[in-house]
Amino acid sequence: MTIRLYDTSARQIRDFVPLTPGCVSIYLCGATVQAAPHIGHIRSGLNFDIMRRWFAYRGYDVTFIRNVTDIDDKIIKKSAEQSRPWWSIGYENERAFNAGYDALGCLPPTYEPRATGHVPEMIEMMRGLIERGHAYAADGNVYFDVKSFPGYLELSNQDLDELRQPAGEGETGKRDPRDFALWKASKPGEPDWETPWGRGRPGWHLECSAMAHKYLGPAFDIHGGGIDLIFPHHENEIAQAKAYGDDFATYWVHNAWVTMSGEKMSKSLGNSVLVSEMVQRWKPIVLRYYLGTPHYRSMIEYSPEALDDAASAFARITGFLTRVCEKAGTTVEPASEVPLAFAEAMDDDLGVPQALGVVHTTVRQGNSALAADDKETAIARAAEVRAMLGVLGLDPFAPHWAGEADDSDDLHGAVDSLVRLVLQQREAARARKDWATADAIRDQLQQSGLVIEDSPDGPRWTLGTR
Ligand SMILES: Nc1ncnc2c1ncn2[C@@H]1O[C@H](COP(=O)(O)OP(=O)(O)OP(=O)(O)O)[C@@H](O)[C@H]1O
Ligand SMILES: [Zn+2]
Repeated sequence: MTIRLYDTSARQIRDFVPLTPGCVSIYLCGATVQAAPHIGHIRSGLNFDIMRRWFAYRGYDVTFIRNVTDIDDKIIKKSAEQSRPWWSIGYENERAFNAGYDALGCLPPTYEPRATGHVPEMIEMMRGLIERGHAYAADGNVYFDVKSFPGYLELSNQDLDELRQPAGEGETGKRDPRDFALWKASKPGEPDWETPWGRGRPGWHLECSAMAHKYLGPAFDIHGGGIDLIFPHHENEIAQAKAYGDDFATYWVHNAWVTMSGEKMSKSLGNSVLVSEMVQRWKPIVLRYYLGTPHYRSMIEYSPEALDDAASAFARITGFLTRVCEKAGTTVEPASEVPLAFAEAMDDDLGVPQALGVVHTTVRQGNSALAADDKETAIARAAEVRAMLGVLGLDPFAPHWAGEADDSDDLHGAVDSLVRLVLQQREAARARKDWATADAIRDQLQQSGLVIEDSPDGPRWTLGTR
């Protein structure tokens, strides 16, 4: 078996050959913590969560680094607008990201470095780049000299002669408008750090090269991120790292977007749906199924209807597992191995849609066995389904999802009928002007933790803790 991955830099699917046999090192560009995560952000984390789980299943020792960019223009702007320290805004959103990753069952990274904790490493890298003639200081900024690095733009397959880059705000002293900032001179009142070239703050690209170097060394296996990062971010990371002397990443893997009306879901475009809102409407495991099962290189056009479809598809799988467990009189444990067809699909550039096809086929076979009263076959199929779902982080009986595989939908329906019955009695009491009884019923419902709201369609209830 060989895992194969689409490598953006080679523009083709390549066999994965690790730098160190049996080990895989992955660096993923994580969140810029200027706002709470939308489902596009979490899709990126989730795609790489599935990747690392698959490597682990194949016996690799995985080192997975996902950084946090905790300083940037938007964080500074918000800090000024809200008269709050920049670090409290970053940390609040970092926690929201972690809550989102966790809600969707993404395993924690091996380490999650924050950019501002790595200024000495960035200074070291800038010093090396200046010494080797690849960078220069000007007006308190430090720029990378793009013409000094012959491999520049190979990842995105662009021609430097064609490249037009407008200078960013405050980017004075550039020798070439296409040079990019490694370090930005600070403006009064902004957070800054001391360097040999003046006080300032890191450029986004430098952070990642420095953190990847620190935690994964000068050469590592896979660098990931969304396709929007190919240029300029990853192109600039490569330039910095290679010009510094690192071999950097062997494979470049990029996830496609969650889109709305064909456009990237994005905080700045205002077309984003937050993870925190989504998990109120759909079970987190359903959201994981929805975001994690299309191929990582296919766009996902967000639609609530598609989420409903995902919920139905997933319910067919969990329904089968529940029926088999009832038949077996016990929980069916996962098989020790996944079926060959599933493994082949995953090896082939993480072909989750094909792998999921194997899950659904296995469910159908298991359902036929149940219908034929063939308990043994049904149990065997259920064990395979659990093993496959486990690799995708979707096993409803796994501890992370405890309680999700239960009959909560049925329970909700039963409670709903009971509450409606009680509310009818309250309405009847009000109709006969028996206010004492009506109030007593409302108080008792409240004491049970239910919140009753009057809506145009009649009274509605929710659990007070939601
Ligand atoms: N709509 C999306 N679909 C898939 N991945 C996304 C989407 N938006 C961002 N990402 C990815 O999430 C990771 C973290 O992104 P980052 O915090 O830099 O946000 P961003 O791209 O600036 O988002 P926004 O455009 O919403 O401000 C990156 O790898 C990025 O490519
Ligand atoms: Zn990065």
